[in-house]
Amino acid sequence: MFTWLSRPPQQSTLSDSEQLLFSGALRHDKAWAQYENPLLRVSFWSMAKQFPAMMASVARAAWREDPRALLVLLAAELGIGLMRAFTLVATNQVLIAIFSAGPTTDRLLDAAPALGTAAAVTAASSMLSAVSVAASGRLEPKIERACTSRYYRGLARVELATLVNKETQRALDAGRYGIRSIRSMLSSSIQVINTVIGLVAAAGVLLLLHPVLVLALLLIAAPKAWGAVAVVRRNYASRSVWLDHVRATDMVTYQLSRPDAGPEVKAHRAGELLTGAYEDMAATAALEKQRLAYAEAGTDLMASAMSGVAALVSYGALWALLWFGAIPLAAAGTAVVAVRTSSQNLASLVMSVNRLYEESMYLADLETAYELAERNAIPAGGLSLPQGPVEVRCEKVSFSYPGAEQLALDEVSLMVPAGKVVALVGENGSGKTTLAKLLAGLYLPTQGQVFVNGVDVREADRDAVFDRVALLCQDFPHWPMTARANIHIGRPELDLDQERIEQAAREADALSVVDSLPDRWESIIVSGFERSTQLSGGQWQRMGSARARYRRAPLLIVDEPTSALDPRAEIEAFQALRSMTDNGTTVLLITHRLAATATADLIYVLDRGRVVEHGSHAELMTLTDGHYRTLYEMQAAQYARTPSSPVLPRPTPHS
Ligand SMILES: Nc1ncnc2c1ncn2[C@@H]1O[C@H](COP(=O)(O)OP(=O)(O)OP(=O)(O)O)[C@@H](O)[C@H]1O
Repeated sequence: MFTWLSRPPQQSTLSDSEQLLFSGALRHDKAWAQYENPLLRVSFWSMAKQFPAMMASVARAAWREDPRALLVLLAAELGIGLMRAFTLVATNQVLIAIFSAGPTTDRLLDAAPALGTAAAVTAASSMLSAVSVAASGRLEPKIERACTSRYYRGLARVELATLVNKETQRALDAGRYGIRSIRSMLSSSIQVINTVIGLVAAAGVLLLLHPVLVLALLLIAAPKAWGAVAVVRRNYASRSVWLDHVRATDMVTYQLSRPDAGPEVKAHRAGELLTGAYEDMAATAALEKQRLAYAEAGTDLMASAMSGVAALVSYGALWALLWFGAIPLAAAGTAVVAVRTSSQNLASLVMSVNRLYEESMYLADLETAYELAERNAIPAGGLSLPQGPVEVRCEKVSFSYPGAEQLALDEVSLMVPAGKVVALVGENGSGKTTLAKLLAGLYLPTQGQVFVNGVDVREADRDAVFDRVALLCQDFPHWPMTARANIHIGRPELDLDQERIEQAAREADALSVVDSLPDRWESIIVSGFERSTQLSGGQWQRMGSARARYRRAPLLIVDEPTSALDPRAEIEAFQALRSMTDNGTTVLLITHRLAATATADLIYVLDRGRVVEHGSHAELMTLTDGHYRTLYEMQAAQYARTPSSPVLPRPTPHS
């Protein structure tokens, strides 16, 4: 019977557009997606069993942050529950006085003390509520702040290899949703405690009046509880079905307002496909929503009917108790009041437990993220590094990315002498960026050793290694901050130093970029904000270069630093890099512009993760059929080519 009420939600029908654009439903590849509809997979009882553990985890966090506020909060809630019991007892006393024999005025006078008690109890309850609100208001932000900052500090310290590992990255990312849950966990927990105490108080008073009255309470409450669970589950089902469509329509319509999609939206008429897809998906989603709404209405009706029948049975039992004189009329009146308030309490209890359960899953993710971040944190402390210019050496270094089958670096040995320009050259995917990150101490080798000033990076104080490195990565961050902050973030531990910022900008040829901005140093250089403006690719590259220079580190690692620069700026940038060695800076340069590597002191050529050649430009050019020479000549030939020249062959791969 009623199997249609408990069957799982139907999969939504895919619109033709979703099939065409996404080859199915557009589901997120995100850790939180698995929690979209937790209530669909769990029963009310399995949730109830986990309830103590959930409460304990919130209580632990609260105890850590402010034990006093927690104790005040619990005491206030307990007091509120007791006041509920007193209210029922006072109500009973009032009813006894009113239903007793005698003149009305005498009965009212008899009821007066109990009425006074009820009023005093209500006043006390209001005061305790205020105390509870104040204590939780004090506790909530403290818990949230402490848990959130622990999470972000953990992320900031975690090894880069953990971040690039898809699995651990997902787990760390999932923690983000946990920090949002902390606040609601606390308020839901308080609500649960509050209603449980209220229910226990009501049941206790009813038990004193007559044990059968407790049974009546349970009878009415049970279908209400079932109804509330069923409705909540239905709502989740509706939301989860709706989510796929919302996501798909959002994705499609978002493109219409994006400037970079604009040219194709207009010229290729992609806009027509997108708006048509929206209409198609919206129609399917509306049908699905309607179907679920009907189902929800059915559930509601069934819950109300069952509750009505239960109420009839309970009130019948009450009537029988009165008929046979088992309870006085006043007790029956108190029972009716208790049952009505308790069933309302119960409905809110179910809602709070549901919410608590969902939030606790997110909180469990946060615990996992903490644990993961702490286990994979970059160790603090270690061997200190000798001061002065930096020399980096690696011996038989192999490295593979987490989960990758192939080695990104295979037994690489090289030397980056202090105060020299060393270039890493090779085709796409040959391992240059990976090698640079190992030399900077960002990744630890899977095998082999990296030495910075003679100290093995594994044993070195990694903070000291990072302190000596300035990076300009290929995909360096475009911080959504002011132009000033975008440079200052290169050495954030220093007090903001405008002179040093301007000097770095001058050296990187970025001063003219800042001068052209409407709010100069105060301009936010990512669009979409007040005072914001969009920089061109080349302008960004100069800002990134200024940031790296502002760091004033003895080892500068630059990965394709000129890919977006115009020819004049590019030549100047390479000359500036060269001149940095004058003050002892070691420069590690990764570039495909081989004209620039010609002036490097030393060139390492990588091919499929191995060093296949090394030497100066002149030495490498003497190698007939050498890898470097082939690449260099191919590039040089580009400029000598006339339209009728044949396409150049690819270089022969080296093993
Ligand atoms: N985060 C990562 N996870 C897994 N594999 C990666 C990751 N980053 C790079 N790789 C792989 O490691 C290999 C070397 O990549 P790397 O970026 O070091 O090459 P590169 O020589 O710098 O290439 P390019 O000239 O295109 O910048 C490639 O096969 C690449 O697919």
